[in-house]
Order: sequence, then C-alpha cells, then structure tokens
Amino acid sequence: MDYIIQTHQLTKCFVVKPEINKVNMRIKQGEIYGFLGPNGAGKTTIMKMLLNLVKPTSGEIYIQGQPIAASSYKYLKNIGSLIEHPIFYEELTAYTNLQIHCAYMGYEDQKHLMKVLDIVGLRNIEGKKVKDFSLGMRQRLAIARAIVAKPKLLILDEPINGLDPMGIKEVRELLVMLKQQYGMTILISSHIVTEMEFIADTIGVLNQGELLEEISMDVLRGKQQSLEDYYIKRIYGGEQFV
Ligand SMILES: Nc1ncnc2c1ncn2[C@@H]1O[C@H](COP(=O)(O)OP(=O)(O)OP(=O)(O)O)[C@@H](O)[C@H]1O
Repeated sequence: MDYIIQTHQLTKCFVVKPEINKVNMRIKQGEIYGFLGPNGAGKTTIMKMLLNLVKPTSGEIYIQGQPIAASSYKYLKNIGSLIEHPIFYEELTAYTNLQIHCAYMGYEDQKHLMKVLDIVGLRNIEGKKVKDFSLGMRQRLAIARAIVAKPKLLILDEPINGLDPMGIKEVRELLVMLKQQYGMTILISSHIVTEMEFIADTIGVLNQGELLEEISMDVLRGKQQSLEDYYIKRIYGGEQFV
C-alpha cells in the first residue's frame, strides 16, 4: 500500500503532558482523509508537525516514504496548506498575492492564476485589495494559494470556516475535483461532520491527542451508520449533543 503520509508513535509535549500521544497515522495516495476531533484534540498540532512548523517531541513522520527531519524543507514544495488564520499582503490584490506566492514556490504558469481565482469564485474581484475582503473571501483566497502551484498533497485546517452555504458547497466540489482530476491527496479537518461524510474516503478520529481509529467511509456506509452517529459514539460513548 502506498501511503503519502505516515507517522509512527508521533508525540508532542508542550509542557509536561503529551498533547499528541503516540499517533500512528496512514494516509493513502489520492484519498481525502478527514480529520475529526473535538476542540483541542490536537488536529492543528499534527498538521503543523507534518508541515515542519512544530517540532515533534518524539516519533517519526514520513512524507512520500521520506523521513522528515527538523532541517527538511524541500518536500514542502509538493504541499499546499491552509493552517489557522491565513496571512496575506493586505495592501495588495488577490492576484498579486498569488503571483508572489508562485514566485516564492518557483511556479511559473501565470496563466493558471486567473483560472484558480475563477475556481474559488474570486475572479470578478481579483483587483480588490485583500484588506477589503470578507472572512469568506479570505478563506477562498487561502484555498487558491494552497492549490495554485498544483501540489501533490493538500493540508487544510478547517478550510470551510466562515464560508456561507454556497461557499461550502463550492469548496466541497473543488476538493472532489482536485482529487479526481489532479489525483491530489487531501488531509482536511472540519467540525462539520456532514461535510466530511460527503467528501472523505477515510476518517481519522482524534481525541485528547490519541488517534482512536482510522475508518473507511465505505465500511461505515456498509454498516449503514451515519458518520455523525459513529463519531458521537466513538468520542462520547453514547448519543449526546455534540
Ligand atoms: N504552542 C502551544 N503551547 C502550548 N499548548 C499548545 C500549543 N499549541 C497547542 N497547544 C495545546 O495542544 C492541544 C491541541 O491543540 P490543537 O490546536 O492542535 O487542537 P485542535 O484539535 O486543532 O483544536 P480545534 O478544533 O479547537 O482547532 C490543546 O490543548 C492546546 O491548548
């Protein structure tokens, strides 16, 4: 089996207690892997470790079979990401922000920029300064930036936060298209369980820094169990309010 991301006993202690505890995670090439877990479960911390933004206390990370060291950075060229609140050049336009990102990534296809702005629904306002963007528009631009250099792997931390229902639908369709047409592997976290149910091939359930289970959506569908029911039972042990 080809895993694009694999972790072995991945652990992070910020103070004393491990916030991430011996996580063994396996993400298959070409799949959408949905990361679910309550607030503070550790999803962002794991994503940051995968991107070398946070140093693991112990354990290993393999991306495309290669071990990631503190000094590793070349592998990041193949990854598009959106983590927490995206930072932009506020006084510049969406288009210029993407141009700068492409130059930084060594990606030359400028024609592609307008197409990406079109895909995320920002084409008609590509000349507006980012400081005048709404939260949803910023989120769309962050997604545009993550995908513009056609990475093999996308790591998206709550990308549909702040989007209206139409925006959520468009991002959903976009992610499925990126998987199907470009063969991208996508790791995505979200608290919107129904969205994850729509798009994910595999679900990883994280609770208090521990990966409780990785389960295929086909298996859940075979059991005729909704992801919401499964998730609530796995985390809370019963049918409670989330
Ligand atoms: N820099 C830090 N210093 C100390 N503790 C931290 C730091 N970053 C994260 N933590 C702690 O690690 C735990 C996991 O946080 P993390 O943000 O990864 O969770 P999450 O699953 O992404 O949560 P949410 O769904 O609320 O975004 C939390 O208890 C958090 O307080």
